[in-house]
Amino acid sequence: MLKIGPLSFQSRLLLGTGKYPNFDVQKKAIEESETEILTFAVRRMDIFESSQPNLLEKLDLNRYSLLPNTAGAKTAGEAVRIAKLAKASGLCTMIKVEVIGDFQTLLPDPFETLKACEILLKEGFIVLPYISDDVILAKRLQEMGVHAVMPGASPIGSGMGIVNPLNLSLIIEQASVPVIVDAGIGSPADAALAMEMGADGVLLNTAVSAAKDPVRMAAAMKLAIQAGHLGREAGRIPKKRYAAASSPSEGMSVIE
Ligand SMILES: CC(=O)[C@@H](O)[C@H](O)COP(=O)(O)O
Repeated sequence: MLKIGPLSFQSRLLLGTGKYPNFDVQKKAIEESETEILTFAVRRMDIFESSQPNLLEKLDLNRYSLLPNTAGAKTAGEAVRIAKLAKASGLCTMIKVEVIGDFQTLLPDPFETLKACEILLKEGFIVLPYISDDVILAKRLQEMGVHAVMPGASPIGSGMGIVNPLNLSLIIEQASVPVIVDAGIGSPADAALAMEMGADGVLLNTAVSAAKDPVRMAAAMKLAIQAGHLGREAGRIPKKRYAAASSPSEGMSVIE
């Protein structure tokens, strides 16, 4: 079970809803993934204009928990405004705080993210900040009371996978709230590795929506996350420098 604040989920895959070739593929991929949490950028939805195309229009929204994100915000103030808009439109219980500090790398601004989280926690939101793999920032946010931390594996949409496994493992080791690896996942192997390292969940979008076959990739990601989590719980063997025979020969007579 993935527990985020008062909410519990069977699936540990959080899926983005953008950049699919069309809404039918989006719907099939989401169903195949068996995700229970969908994320989307509030600024991409014309939430108060029903005549506009809606990114989520094909989906049965009763089946999912929604995790709107504040993408597009450059300051804490903008992020808070977007979060309040999402809440006012009935779109959210949780909010993914995304305050971008640089539009080439799309890396998050740690100072503005911290400020936005402080305000949104006081406003009663379930707060999930998207952060760089910064160990101390993750710690400060936890102390402040966020409900999960979401360190990036690598820049959004880059598909580079986990570029700093050391920092990610340090964040996981000291976590008192769920760690959801968010952004940069490129392949099922990346997602499985995040889970094997002890992450509680993975949020991804591009690796599925831009895959040659998004529906099959959604299935692959689901299985990879399950496998990684199961492997973590089963406990991997330690790595050794030298060989250790798989069939012990001790106590056996040698055939000449
Ligand atoms: C949809 C969403 O929230 C993205 O901003 C997220 O960070 C996913 O990143 P990838 O597209 O790299 O998976």
